[in-house]
Parts: sequence; C-alpha cells; structure tokens
Amino acid sequence: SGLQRGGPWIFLGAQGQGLFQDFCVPVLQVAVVDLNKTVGEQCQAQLDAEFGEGRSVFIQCDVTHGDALRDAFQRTVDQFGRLDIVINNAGINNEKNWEKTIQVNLTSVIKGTYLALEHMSKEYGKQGGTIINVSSMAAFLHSPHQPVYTATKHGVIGFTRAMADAAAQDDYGVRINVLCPAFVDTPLLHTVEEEDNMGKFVKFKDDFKQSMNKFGVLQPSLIAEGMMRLISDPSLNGAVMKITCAKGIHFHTYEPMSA
Ligand SMILES: NC(=O)C1=CN([C@@H]2O[C@H](COP(=O)(O)OP(=O)(O)OC[C@H]3O[C@@H](n4cnc5c(N)ncnc54)[C@H](O)[C@@H]3O)[C@@H](O)[C@H]2O)C=CC1
Ligand SMILES: CCCCCC(=O)/C=C/[C@H]1[C@H](O)CC(=O)[C@@H]1CCCCCCC(=O)O
Repeated sequence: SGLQRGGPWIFLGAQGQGLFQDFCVPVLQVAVVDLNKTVGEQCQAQLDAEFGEGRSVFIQCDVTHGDALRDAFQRTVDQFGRLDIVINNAGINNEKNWEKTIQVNLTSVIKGTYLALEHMSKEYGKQGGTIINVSSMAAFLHSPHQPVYTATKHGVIGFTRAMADAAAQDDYGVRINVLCPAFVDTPLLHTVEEEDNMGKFVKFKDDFKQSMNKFGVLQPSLIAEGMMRLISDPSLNGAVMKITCAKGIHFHTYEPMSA
C-alpha cells in the first residue's frame, strides 16, 4: 500500500469520525475534502499542529458535484505529485430528502472510486494504491428508522466487492475494501432524533436509541485503527470489515457460491 510511502491521501468527508488525531502516520500528506468549511479548516489545523504545516490541504467540495469532485482529486495530485490512498467517507442520514442520501452515500462513493482509479490504477499507467469505502453495520442489521440510509450502505458493499474483483482480475494494482462501523460517537448520530432528517420515520427514534444502548457506541479511535489495518495489510482486497463494541474489529465471511 501507499502507507510505507507515507501518502498522499485524499479523505472525502472530513469530520470523518474525528479520525485524524488517531492516524499515527510519520510522514503524511493528506487532502481533506469536505462541504463544511469550519470542519475542514479545523481538521487542517489539527494536522498542521500534529505533523507540521504543508503536509495537508483542505479542499471545500460537495462530493455530489461531479466536476468539483474531479477538481478536488486533480488539485490533490497537483499539490502532492501522486495519490496512494483514498477514503470515501462522506455520509449523511436524511430520510426526508432521501434522493440526496443516495447521492452522497452511494453515487459519490462510486464516483470517488472511479476517480481514485483514474489516479492510481495501472490501467491508467499509475502506480497502484488502496481505497476504503465506508458503509455501516446498517448493511447487516436493518432498522425501520433508516430505510434509504440502509439501502445505500448495502449498495456500498455490493459495489466495492464487485470492483475489488475487477481490480484483482484486471491487475489494477489497487486494493478496494469496505468498512462497516456500528454506532460511532460523532455528530451524525444526533441526526436520528431530528424530524428534519428522519421525516415520518422519526417516530422510531426511541427504538433506535434503545439499540444504541444495547449495542453500545464506539469511539472514533477504533475506526481509525480499522482503517489503518485495511490500508496496511496487502492481503486485503474486497474485504468487509465490521467494527462493533462486542467483537471489535473483525471481518464478515460469505458462504462460498454453490453451483
Ligand atoms: N456515526 C455513526 O454511528 C456511523 C457512521 N457511519 C458512516 O461513517 C461515515 C462518516 O460519518 P460520521 O463521521 O459519523 O459523520 P459526520 O456527520 O460526523 O461526518 C461526515 C462528514 O461528511 C461531510 N459531508 C456530508 N455531506 C457532504 C457532501 N455532500 N460533500 C462533502 N462532504 C460532505 C460532512 O460535512 C461531515 O464533515 C459516513 O459514511 C457514515 O454513514 C457508519 C456507521 C456508523
Ligand atoms: C445516523 C447514522 C447512524 C448510523 C449508525 C448505523 O449505521 C447504525 C445502524 C443500525 C441499524 O440502523 C440498526 C442497527 O441495529 C444498526 C447498528 C447495529 C450495531 C450492531 C452491533 C452488533 C453486535 O454488537 O454484534
């Protein structure tokens, strides 16, 4: 992976579970791409403080705007000379404006993966790399509270596994994996109580909160640890990493196909 070379990375969706404090990378070059200027600038300030100035850039971008997303990738490569690691992390929880949820959580992950391949795949004459697409345990345990969110997270897994097979069979030199956290202590979790986000499904919020009490809420540092493992283990491609309070970091296993 690119980790040994120390980056560069592009991290789409910056709040990103407060991940940056927890990445212990000695030589880091990272582009933080986020819609929210305040969040992006805070992330960059943290990175400056921890790793020194000049190693990171914040690019304000709505990942659902195709041209802006393409520009964000190009700016990253212009700044750092190459790209090794891409994390498609941006996500929203909006059942009222569910079309937007599909755009951010699924369509932009697909676009982000294709753009990442343009900059990293041997098919395009590039040097290889690694991609992480962020799904959710909602892809395994559904809830009446989030039907479209749940659908997008299933979609991320299906797309990622199929692309990982394509990457292996056509020798892209790029590993593509998916990460499925259970509840994580981030601002996103608070949106489940808001009618503006949940629409008519807000009535299920108490069930959802009970589920949080039952299964517990993860700290972002464990998500960072999972990402580091996906980045640094060269044997992983098409892997579906789950992270839960009960079992920590582990992998989903699929039945072999029968004839
Ligand atoms: N917090 C949780 O319990 C869980 C979160 N996840 C997933 O983890 C990922 C990160 O979520 P969190 O850090 O929890 O959420 P968050 O809300 O704290 O951070 C998400 C970031 O994405 C950015 N973003 C949203 N829409 C965007 C757009 N159109 N363009 C660019 N940036 C955009 C936001 O500004 C925010 O900074 C998401 O894909 C989410 O679905 C998965 C399982 C559980
Ligand atoms: C607002 C976004 C919150 C997203 C959190 C998330 O993705 C949660 C998904 C839940 C789904 O909607 C219903 C659930 O029960 C999911 C969480 C389940 C955690 C499972 C832990 C299982 C275990 O400990 O073995």
